[in-house]
Amino acid sequence: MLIVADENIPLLNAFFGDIGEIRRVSGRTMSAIDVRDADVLLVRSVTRVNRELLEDSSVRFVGTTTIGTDHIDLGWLEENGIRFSAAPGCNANSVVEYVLSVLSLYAERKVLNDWSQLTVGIVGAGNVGSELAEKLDRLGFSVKLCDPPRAERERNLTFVSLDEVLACDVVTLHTPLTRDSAHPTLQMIGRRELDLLTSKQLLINTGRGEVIDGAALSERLSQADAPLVALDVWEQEPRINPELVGKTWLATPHIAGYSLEGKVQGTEMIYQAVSRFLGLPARKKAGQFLPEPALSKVSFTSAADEQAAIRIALRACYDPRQDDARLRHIMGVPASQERGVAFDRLRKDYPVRRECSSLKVQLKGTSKSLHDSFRAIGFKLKI
Ligand SMILES: NC(=O)c1ccc[n+]([C@@H]2O[C@H](COP(=O)([O-])OP(=O)(O)OC[C@H]3O[C@@H](n4cnc5c(N)ncnc54)[C@H](O)[C@@H]3O)[C@@H](O)[C@H]2O)c1
Ligand SMILES: O=C(O)[C@H](O)[C@H](O)COP(=O)(O)O
Repeated sequence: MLIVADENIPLLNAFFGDIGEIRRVSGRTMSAIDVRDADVLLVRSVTRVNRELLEDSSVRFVGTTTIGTDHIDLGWLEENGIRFSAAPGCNANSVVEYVLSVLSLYAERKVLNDWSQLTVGIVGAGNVGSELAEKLDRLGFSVKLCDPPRAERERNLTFVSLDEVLACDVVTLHTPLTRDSAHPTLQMIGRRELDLLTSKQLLINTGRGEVIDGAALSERLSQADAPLVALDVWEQEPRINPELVGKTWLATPHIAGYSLEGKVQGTEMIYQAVSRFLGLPARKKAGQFLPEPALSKVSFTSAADEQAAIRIALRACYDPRQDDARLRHIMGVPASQERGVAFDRLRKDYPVRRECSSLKVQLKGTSKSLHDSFRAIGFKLKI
């Protein structure tokens, strides 16, 4: 059994070492020659999986350790009897924590006494969008959801239109990239939608870069009343547009889902799918491979300001400004191809980032509302 895998998938040996021989290759440059004699192919989002890659191969199963599947020609795999599995939801919580951290920075920038004064509009209420909505709701935010496919399927009247969501203080995009669906998302946020936003609003995109029309966004961001934007995903990764980076408030190299928990869960989900495909038992669990976190405990006393305590704990786990600084730094590389290599390197050498559930928050004499807020975010409490 030969398993060809993107070298950036963590714990390949631990999960797949006793299933077959593993050949590690660069996901970005993976070619038909690399996969010709493989039985199983494991990829991340940077490999285009299509006829060109697989036509002359012996691959019978393809797994992607990601949520997104826009890099896979699902129709061609089905027509050719190749089994496929993605890892839905694997890094959803990581993306949610990214957005919460961005919100905490935005509230601070706006000098708000209470971050939950912000209204938040979520486009795409799947695993990420609905987990975010649930946490924000528990934290006291007012949330609006736009998801036409779900609204139609579920005949649910609580979903609102895209324009209604675009009137919220913060608009955050969590849709897949689709071209041929009933509600395609390719360039869903174009000139018209960007014109509806004002300098009093923040637009966050952690879905896929192509969901926003990049040229229209760049033009809009040159205008005086432009919204702030926080972008994690970009058109034409890894060769992203440095001019657009320069116009953003926060810019990160497609790492919203890069918590260690998220990545390892992605590997575990595909390990389970491969095991099912091969009729093997699947006893290994992501949790058994997670190391002790570098920071394990923070304490707050009755003197703590509630909003500050939440900010401190959230950013102790994840502060997007560090990723922003790293991305801006490589935008100084003059040649586009080398900048692309540097973008991929930022992602390959990403520092270990742990989720809030890895941090124990000790609270002494603090209010019940602070306990509830910490719980809502996902911290472990010690009272
Ligand atoms: N930046 C990152 O690191 C990162 C990490 C994980 C996922 N993602 C991206 O986020 C996307 C969403 O993740 P998820 O786990 O929530 O996926 P999901 O499939 O669970 O949910 C997507 C939701 O979007 C909705 N949707 C589809 N078309 C829409 C449209 N035109 N308007 C509004 N809603 C629409 C769907 O009905 C669905 O409910 C993924 O497809 C992936 O591209 C990015
Ligand atoms: O779709 C996803 O799961 C995310 O976009 C994922 O974090 C992408 O990471 P990559 O596969 O590019 O390393």
